[in-house]
Amino acid sequence: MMRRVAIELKNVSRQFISPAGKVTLALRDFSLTVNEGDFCVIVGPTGCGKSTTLGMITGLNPPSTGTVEVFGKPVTGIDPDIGFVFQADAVFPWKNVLDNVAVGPIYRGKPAAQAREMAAHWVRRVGLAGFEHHFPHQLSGGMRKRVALAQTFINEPKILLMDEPFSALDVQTRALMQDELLGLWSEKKASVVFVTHDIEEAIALGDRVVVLSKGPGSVKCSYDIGLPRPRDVSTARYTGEFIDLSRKIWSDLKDEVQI
Ligand SMILES: Nc1ncnc2c1ncn2[C@@H]1O[C@H](COP(=O)(O)OP(=O)(O)OP(=O)(O)O)[C@@H](O)[C@H]1O
Repeated sequence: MMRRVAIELKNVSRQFISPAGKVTLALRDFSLTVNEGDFCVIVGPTGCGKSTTLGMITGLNPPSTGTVEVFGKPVTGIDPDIGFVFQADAVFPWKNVLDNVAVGPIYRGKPAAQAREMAAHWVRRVGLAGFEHHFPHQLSGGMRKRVALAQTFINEPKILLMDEPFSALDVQTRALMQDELLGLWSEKKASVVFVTHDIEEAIALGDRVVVLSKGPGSVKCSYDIGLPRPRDVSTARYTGEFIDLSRKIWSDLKDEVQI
């Protein structure tokens, strides 16, 4: 069966003009197609336009030329079917865990009691049972990330955009969160675009890893990741296929950062 195209960027470019009039071309002739239910990971050298790409899919940052479509429609503004998780936690410091997770449904018009019931389910789902009444400053970094995941998944986004969400975590916590993310994702299979600098994270998570060239970014190459699912991140990384992919992507990126 042919799957629908979830996200399509066609021949996109994006330039920024500073107040002093300096022009930066962030992306040039950039094209990317993400099918429905696919987990697409973008890696690339610093400043190559990865975050800019996500901004274009959200509609916050329109392209200078080219087209961006989500489920066949041009992106015109913020779409409630799109969820985001960024590096910085988007939790409200003055709300407890339960109220932080209930924010999405309340914003979408659910009555408070129902929203809190849904939130209680998601708090348990991400392993935070017992912490409902804790405030963000009373949690570890990994626990705050769990709150962020619950906050996002409670809205059942069809599209999920993630910009280095786990890069501030220590290695063990990061691996745990990668497994948690894959577990959550596998239930509904949102179409994901995940940006990271971590090549092993890219291979462990993705159906596809897209490597960008240095800025102005465009697609340098793309790898289909055939590792079986469900994946256990900590064991997948010792397979020959994983190590082989990792070596290839490292060498692609090395070419891009050499001066
Ligand atoms: N609002 C803006 N105004 C001016 N220049 C910008 C703006 N946003 C991004 N840029 C420039 O566009 C280029 C791409 O930035 P972007 O943040 O997309 O890169 P990135 O690949 O996500 O980088 P990193 O890996 O370091 O996070 C950079 O040269 C950046 O300085």
